[in-house]
Amino acid sequence: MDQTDRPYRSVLYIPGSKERALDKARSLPVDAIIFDLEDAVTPDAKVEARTTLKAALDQDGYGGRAKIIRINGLDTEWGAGDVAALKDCDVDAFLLPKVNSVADINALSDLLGNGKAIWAMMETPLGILNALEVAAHPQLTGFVAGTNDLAKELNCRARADRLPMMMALQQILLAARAHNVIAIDGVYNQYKDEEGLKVECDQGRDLGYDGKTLIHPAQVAVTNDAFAPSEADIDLARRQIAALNEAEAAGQGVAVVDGKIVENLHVETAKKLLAKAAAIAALAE
Ligand SMILES: CC(C)(COP(=O)(O)OP(=O)(O)OC[C@H]1O[C@@H](n2cnc3c(N)ncnc32)[C@H](O)[C@@H]1OP(=O)(O)O)[C@@H](O)C(=O)NCCC(=O)NCCSC(=O)C[C@H](O)C(=O)O
Ligand SMILES: [Mg+2]
Repeated sequence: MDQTDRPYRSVLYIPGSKERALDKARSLPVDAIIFDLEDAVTPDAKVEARTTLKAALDQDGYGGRAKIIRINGLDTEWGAGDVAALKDCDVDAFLLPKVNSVADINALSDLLGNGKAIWAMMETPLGILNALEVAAHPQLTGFVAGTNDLAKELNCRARADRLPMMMALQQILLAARAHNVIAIDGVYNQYKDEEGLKVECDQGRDLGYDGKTLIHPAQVAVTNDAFAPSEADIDLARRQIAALNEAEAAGQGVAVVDGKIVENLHVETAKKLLAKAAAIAALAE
């Protein structure tokens, strides 16, 4: 299975210092968890958070959810210590904040020394401009848009349509798709505003993102729904595959479904969509 076929609809940040939240996540229907040591943990709690997080990961119980640790930046007093304390944990990737260039990924790769997958927070102007070279790094498997830091760095206004950061969001996605990297959209800060979240999820999905990062359990259901293929999508995909099979059997290279042409490339997309739906169903079992 292509790594981008794995569901990453809902990717929940959990403060690595909060035992209660670490425990609660074991029962939440999220596709992935980012165990955070960076922004969600105050400076005075950062060293102890490593021990709290390691104990939670050793105990496990997170099932089929992808597990990602967000360490502190390597230019901070905690980054290297985070790696030393947690590099042998059974997780799917290490997420590096504020990546500016591929040199940052190389530095983390050297510290890890075990070839583990690396994800990058895309949230600085330099990082966005260098997204293509970052995505090409052989250990790099995921991008996360850091829309709060990005807004701060760009000095842009927080608009509901995210127009001021649209170019950055698209550049992240272009680089990700060029190198088969997972692309996760940024957080929606008003975590009690379900309607606003739905609008932003739909926008991220329309752009092509695989899922969205979340800060609160109340955001999970809306997000899972927005990034999953709908029943109508699944039905259309099945009909497209069947129609092209039939057309090919009759010596035709093109079929028509619901008044629109269906060629091989559409069938490839349809098969990918069905694979994602199956992967989501398998995760729920
Ligand atoms: C936002 C919060 C501070 C709200 O906390 P709180 O008021 O405690 O929430 P509730 O009382 O509504 O919580 C209800 C129960 O849910 C659990 N909970 C809350 N949040 C989480 C979570 N993220 N994961 C798992 N479980 C969670 C509570 O423990 C309650 O459980 P129970 O008592 O058993 O009922 C809080 O939600 C929070 O801290 N969220 C995470 C914030 C965070 O991670 N921030 C950093 C990531 S965002 C970022 O850095 C963006 C990026 O870098 C950028 O630049 O954009
Ligand atoms: Mg950030």
